[in-house]
Amino acid sequence: MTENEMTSNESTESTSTAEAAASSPDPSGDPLVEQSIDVEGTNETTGTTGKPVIESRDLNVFYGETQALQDVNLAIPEKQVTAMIGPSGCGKSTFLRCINRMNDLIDAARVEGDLYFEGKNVYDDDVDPVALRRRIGMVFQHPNPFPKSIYDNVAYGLQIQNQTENLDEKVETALKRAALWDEVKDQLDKSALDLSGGQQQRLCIARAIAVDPDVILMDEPASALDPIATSKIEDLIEELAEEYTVVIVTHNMQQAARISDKTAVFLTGGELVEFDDTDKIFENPDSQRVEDYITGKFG
Ligand SMILES: Nc1ncnc2c1ncn2[C@@H]1O[C@H](COP(=O)(O)OP(=O)(O)OP(=O)(O)O)[C@@H](O)[C@H]1O
Repeated sequence: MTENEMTSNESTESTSTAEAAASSPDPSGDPLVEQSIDVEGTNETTGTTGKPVIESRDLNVFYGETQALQDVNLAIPEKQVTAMIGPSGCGKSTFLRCINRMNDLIDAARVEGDLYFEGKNVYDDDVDPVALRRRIGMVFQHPNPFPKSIYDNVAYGLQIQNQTENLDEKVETALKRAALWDEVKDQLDKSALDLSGGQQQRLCIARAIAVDPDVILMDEPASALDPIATSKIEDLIEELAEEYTVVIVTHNMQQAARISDKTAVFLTGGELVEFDDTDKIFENPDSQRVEDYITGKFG
């Protein structure tokens, strides 16, 4: 999908929150942003190496009087797994929802600052959040398949986009990528609600990737699953990062350490305290507060 498609005017939801937040110029003409995205080296402001695909600049989010994120500057690299960790209420989910503008759906939410996806501020007036979410898919904590067949769950997004050519093949490919095909190939007409929780979550991942997004956001995708189902999801996430940029919120520090390349540590008050290679965060963080959190001294 091109940027033009992302900015089509066919939005099906209110953009009032976005209009309030979209105060900065298009970054393509903003020398500050051009300087900030150093494709080969390390970004001085946000600490990321490699090509950033998502970049927040002084991002602040409020729910009414409550400030959930404070001046967050973070650049997320392409085709890697980036984990967001931190104690409850520190703003991890809020940050994730900013990326594909899911916070637009929360009346009390107000976003200030900038969030760029491939160099385009997603809070610009001309961005259609529905088109944006086709490129930035999301998987939630509790598996939420539609009350339809396994096949229809995966085909749905393609059908509403009129991408029905070779539909069977596309459904099969998505189910294979989500490591579910072998378990469901003989029962595609069965209700998705009859699958186990872990299978339902992999079906939701298949549904998200069927429309071929660039980024997959995952909000605690394994927290409702048993250890075996969790292990399958973790393996799958690592495989997905070969093709997609994956951003995952998790409460499980071992999980972050196992599967992510980069880790962002948010602490109370919505502050991004440290962002670095996952090994560095878990073995030798710069911040004493991060070390205390990682070692269980608080949080
Ligand atoms: N819809 C909402 N309305 C009002 N306040 C909200 C809403 N969503 C989140 N908040 C508040 O914003 C802050 C950050 O919440 P958020 O859910 O982003 O944190 P989190 O780190 O993901 O937490 P958890 O790990 O418990 O899921 C919290 O103080 C929370 O109470």
